[in-house]
Amino acid sequence: MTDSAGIPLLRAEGLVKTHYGEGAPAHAVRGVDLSVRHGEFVAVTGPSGAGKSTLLHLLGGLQRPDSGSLWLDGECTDAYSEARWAIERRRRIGIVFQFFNLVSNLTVADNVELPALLAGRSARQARAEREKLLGELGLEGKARSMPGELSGGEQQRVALARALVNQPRLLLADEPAGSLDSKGTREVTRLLTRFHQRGQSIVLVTHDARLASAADRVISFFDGRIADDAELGGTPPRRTGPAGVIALNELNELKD
Ligand SMILES: Nc1ncnc2c1ncn2[C@@H]1O[C@H](COP(=O)(O)OP(=O)(O)OP(=O)(O)O)[C@@H](O)[C@H]1O
Repeated sequence: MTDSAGIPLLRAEGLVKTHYGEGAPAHAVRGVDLSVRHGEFVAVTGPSGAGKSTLLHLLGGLQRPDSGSLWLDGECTDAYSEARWAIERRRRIGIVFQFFNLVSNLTVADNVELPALLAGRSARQARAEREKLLGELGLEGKARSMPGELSGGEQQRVALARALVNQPRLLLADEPAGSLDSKGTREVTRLLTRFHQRGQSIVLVTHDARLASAADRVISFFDGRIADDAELGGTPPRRTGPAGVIALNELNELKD
């Protein structure tokens, strides 16, 4: 699905990113072209070090590409300043990470309301949206708790509420079940599926085959490039991708 003008939600062309650290440069993203439609749920899978997180960070403006261009809703982001990216993330992009990144000295309610207030919503609007989301996520009784008092699964649900409080057009999720047990993983899978069914566009990075199977399109990332890009749901041809790339037929079998 695209919007009425047929413009994809996200379009990347020729994205390249190299990290320069202590050792040899890491060529994390080596030239990625990608388009994500409105309402799509895309999973990016691949072996450790393939560059998946770097790609997600580029898509959310958390890191800048060395070259290439990125469009959000048809608008080129290449000239965005850091401040402009921060505003766009508040308004249009929600992000969840593996380790939740909640503010430890704020209550659950304040963690969820904060991005809404920063985006200029009134206290009343922020509270209403927070109450709605915490209710949907089964956390209504936890509003006054501190993050440290919650289980990992609960903290990730708070992080999801925080990411969705401004009703972003795009949700980016980087290994959202990476630090959870199998129950927590099932919970995150169920919630992402539910939000997607309501129209939420999602780009998810995951190692977890069950979580990836909730998506309707799976991109296999290998050595900084897209090795495979396929819709789930039909009966795809058996593929023999590079080592560590989840087989698409396996993902289809996991799908409900
Ligand atoms: N800030 C950084 N500084 C230096 N090198 C980095 C940095 N971030 C990532 N890298 C390197 O870039 C490459 C890709 O890393 P990235 O985290 O994007 O891969 P990944 O596929 O998400 O891996 P994983 O599944 O293990 O999280 C790796 O070689 C990594 O060591």
